[in-house]
Amino acid sequence: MVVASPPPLARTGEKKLLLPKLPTVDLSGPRADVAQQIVKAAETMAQESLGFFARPDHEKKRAGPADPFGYGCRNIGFNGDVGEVEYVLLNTHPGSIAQRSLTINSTDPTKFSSAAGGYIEAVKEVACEILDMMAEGLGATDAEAFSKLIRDVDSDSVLRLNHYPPFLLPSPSSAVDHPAAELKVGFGAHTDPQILTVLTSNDVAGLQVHVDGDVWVSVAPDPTAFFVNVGDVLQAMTNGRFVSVKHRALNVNAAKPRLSMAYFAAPPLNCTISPLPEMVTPSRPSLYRAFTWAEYKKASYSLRLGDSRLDLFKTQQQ
Ligand SMILES: O=C(O)CCC(=O)C(=O)O
Ligand SMILES: [Fe+2]
Repeated sequence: MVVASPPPLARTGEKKLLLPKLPTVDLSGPRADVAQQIVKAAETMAQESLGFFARPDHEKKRAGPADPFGYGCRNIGFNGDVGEVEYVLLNTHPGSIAQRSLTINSTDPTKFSSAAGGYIEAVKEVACEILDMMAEGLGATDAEAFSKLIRDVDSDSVLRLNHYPPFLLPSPSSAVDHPAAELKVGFGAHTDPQILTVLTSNDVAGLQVHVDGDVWVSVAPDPTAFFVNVGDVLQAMTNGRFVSVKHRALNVNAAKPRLSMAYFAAPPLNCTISPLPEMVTPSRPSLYRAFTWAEYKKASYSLRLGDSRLDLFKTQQQ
């Protein structure tokens, strides 16, 4: 059972804000009902996001600049990465959402904070369920070895809303199959640093994953599906049994903007990450040294989007 987060007041302390009652998603109910609730939460969030991105630039800028939280346009991170994308990065704590909503929807901030809060609760449960199944499949002694980090009140999980403006080619064929020169990169190639990413998008194509042989495979858009990425931290915790997936988002030839919503499930900042003991054997010694999530984030911020940060944390023997 997922319940609304208890504190009625924002935690950030800058202003006392009354937090809206969050819609809840009960994952213990009949499967079909649960699925409906999750879809509803995602649809409401998508509507609110599209509403924000449709506002004039000067209004959107009030929710920025991304520091890293808030509204950003074209600039991704702090090291010169750019793309044909505008986005909002949200800290998932209710207090932070309430505060940010004041600039995202100044006429009705609780509409945005309620949609975001409801969606975050729903998608967090989806992430935790998947992580518990992964832990079980890997034979981890602690079945909640991964999900407990996400459920921790201090989890550093974030939600990013990405909006890719429409891009029309002179000829109306699908740009996903066009030569590279005709494609615009929305979000350049990278792996997600956190534990797990749960991503949804509207019905516009753009997401691609990198597979062996240096091939990019397009992921067919499906607004009714979640796309799940293993993040760098999960790669470290599983001692490389799961590999974080390199992916990118292209702006394709579509009359419609693409919207994606990515929930990045992350541990608390002070959490020490190291391979689970069960993943380390004499024939498979530890590939990564222990590090804190704060250390890892700092390394990520100092590098370019496409750089391989996990390499910095490899053990000496390799
Ligand atoms: O828009 C997408 O489909 C992918 C976005 C992404 O990879 C990200 O936000 O990390
Ligand atoms: Fe990503």
